[in-house]
Amino acid sequence: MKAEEKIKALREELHHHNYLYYVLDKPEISDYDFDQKLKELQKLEEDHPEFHDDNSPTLRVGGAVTKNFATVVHEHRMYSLDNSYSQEDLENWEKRIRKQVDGEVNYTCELKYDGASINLIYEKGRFKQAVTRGDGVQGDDVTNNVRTIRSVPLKLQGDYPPKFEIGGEIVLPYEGFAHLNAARVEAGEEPYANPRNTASGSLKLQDSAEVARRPLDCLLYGIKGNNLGIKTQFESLEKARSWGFKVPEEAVLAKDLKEVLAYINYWDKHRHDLPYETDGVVVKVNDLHQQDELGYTAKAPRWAMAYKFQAEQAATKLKKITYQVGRTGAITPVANLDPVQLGGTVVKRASLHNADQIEKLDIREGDEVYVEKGGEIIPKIVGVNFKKRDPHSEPTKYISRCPECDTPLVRNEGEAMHYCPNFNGCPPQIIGRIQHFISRKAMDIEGLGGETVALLVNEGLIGNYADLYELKKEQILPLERMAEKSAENLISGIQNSKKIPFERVLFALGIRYVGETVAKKLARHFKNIDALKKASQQELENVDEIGSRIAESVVEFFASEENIENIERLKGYGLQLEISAEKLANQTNKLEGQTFVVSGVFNMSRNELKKLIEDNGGKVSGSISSKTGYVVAGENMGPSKLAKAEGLGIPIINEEKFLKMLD
Ligand SMILES: NC(=O)c1ccc[n+]([C@@H]2O[C@H](COP(=O)([O-])OP(=O)(O)OC[C@H]3O[C@@H](n4cnc5c(N)ncnc54)[C@H](O)[C@@H]3O)[C@@H](O)[C@H]2O)c1
Ligand SMILES: [Zn+2]
Repeated sequence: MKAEEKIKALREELHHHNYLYYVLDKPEISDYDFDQKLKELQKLEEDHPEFHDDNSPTLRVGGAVTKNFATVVHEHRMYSLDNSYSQEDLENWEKRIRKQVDGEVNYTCELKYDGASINLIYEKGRFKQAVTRGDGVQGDDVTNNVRTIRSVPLKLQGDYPPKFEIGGEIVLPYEGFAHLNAARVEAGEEPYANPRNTASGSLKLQDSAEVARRPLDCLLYGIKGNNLGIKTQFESLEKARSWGFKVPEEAVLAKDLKEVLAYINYWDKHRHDLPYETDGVVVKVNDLHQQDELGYTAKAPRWAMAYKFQAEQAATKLKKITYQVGRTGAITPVANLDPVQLGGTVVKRASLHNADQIEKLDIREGDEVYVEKGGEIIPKIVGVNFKKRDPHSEPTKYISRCPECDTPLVRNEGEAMHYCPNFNGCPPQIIGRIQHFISRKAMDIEGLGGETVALLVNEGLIGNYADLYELKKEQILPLERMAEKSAENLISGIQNSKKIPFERVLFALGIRYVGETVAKKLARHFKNIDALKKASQQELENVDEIGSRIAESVVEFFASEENIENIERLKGYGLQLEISAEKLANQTNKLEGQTFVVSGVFNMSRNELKKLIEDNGGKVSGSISSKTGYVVAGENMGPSKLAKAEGLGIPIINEEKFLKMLD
């Protein structure tokens, strides 16, 4: 290919990947591959300046603004960072700096937090606005979403300047990410791929109440403004910290490149001890005067350089692909590997996600594969060393039957996962479903654990959750490690669960896609199991926030005779299969179809107020938009919310007026 064509093709390709990464939060290639392509383009452009283009991905910040939020033009442009991968890269950078500035040069070394770039604006010590980086010139106004993040101070302390901006990164710490994914798996949904894209996707959610549920964190690193009286980068970090911002303590002042390299080496080894993901170190010229002298390129400051850690990868042999069946019947392919050291642990297994992934990467048993450890709970396979492939190997044929019960698998249109449809006859599904049924957030059966459930099923004492209620002490006493006392506890735990309210029973049934929140919504709307059972796909979809996927799954659940029979039995045993009369008395549909935003301080607690809205059929949202019906305003309502509501002409009512609506 001629250089010009190659350059054009690479630009196209990189534009496309930027879009997938920044706008859709669904990258299709690894960051490493992306960076390699970008470097290739950079090299070609250097060799062929005649094909210069201002819009080249090498010269522009990669993001974009979306249509879902108000667009804000940045007062101070937001930049990306130049990347380096070696000591030599850094030495060359230092030489360039020395040519341009006089005197001694010190550096601030910070960690490079891997999340979504954000700019926060403060006036008179109060949080005013949060804007994404976007394309660097303009970004999305995500103020309402960012306001829900606990570590973003709404009010500052100390000697803050009257007006300034501060740049930072919104991250999702590993622990929160793991919780979030566990809940998704629980609800039968596909887990998120990595913390970075999840953090970035969270900022773009429409419902800030949902954002508030995500354990996001905001780490700050760059103050911008006029006449702030700050002389160095390191001082600005200390200042920001004293005003109440979360500025990680790992940052250090380095007097020369040698100290910079020591910092890099240390964190390359220890970064896994941090609670959040980092992908490198950022080295910044410390003196702000010198920074000014150095200035910016089209894409990045000349006074800063990112040093990227090598993505932690290892090559090893894929011995065998096995398949796991989850409680919802979802099939997960698992790569069984020759054990290999990676990021401080020995890795033997890795996730292959689904059939598409295997096909896309053309992964085969016997291949040498590359394993990577990102934020995922288990490592993943990112590629194959085709040079080492056995020429006689054949493409992987995905299984067509369930490895546990031999039932032909199904794959619904538009879904990535295969499922075993043998809902009531497939052992891991039976055990998994009963384990879910007894779990804390569902029926919370004390005295019964997951292993005992498996034992009871394997011994043929139970075959579904309804059978639990017929268990007799004499039947379980002979089981291994079962004493008189524990058998009694188990039986009384089961009896006590009959008091658990309807919404949790509904969640416990283990209908695919019906997690805790959906179960609550369905219980509220249909009031009892018989009404839900009779609901058509359309009726279900008419319920607020119930989409076609959930509706379909509910209809499918009640189409099974076995499920109906189980439910009739549960009814017979006295479980709560309708909303209690007491609860029902407090519920109306007076606010049906109305969305409320609650802001400020009230006589009753905010949670009580929100519950009142929901109990009367209304919906609570965290952010004001044209869809908001009313803003219920208490004392000290946020000024920006007030302005926004007034701007959109949304009625603002006080607590008293709101209570009148319920009379
Ligand atoms: N896989 C794909 O398809 C794909 C597509 C596009 C981009 N990418 C990846 O995204 C990255 C490029 O994104 P980018 O332009 O945001 O650059 P970047 O993430 O490499 O670096 C710039 C950003 O680092 C952040 N940052 C974190 N800690 C910082 C600190 N202490 N000081 C200053 N800034 C800090 C800032 O938000 C800044 O905007 C690359 O790693 C690239 O591989 C991947
Ligand atoms: Zn099966």
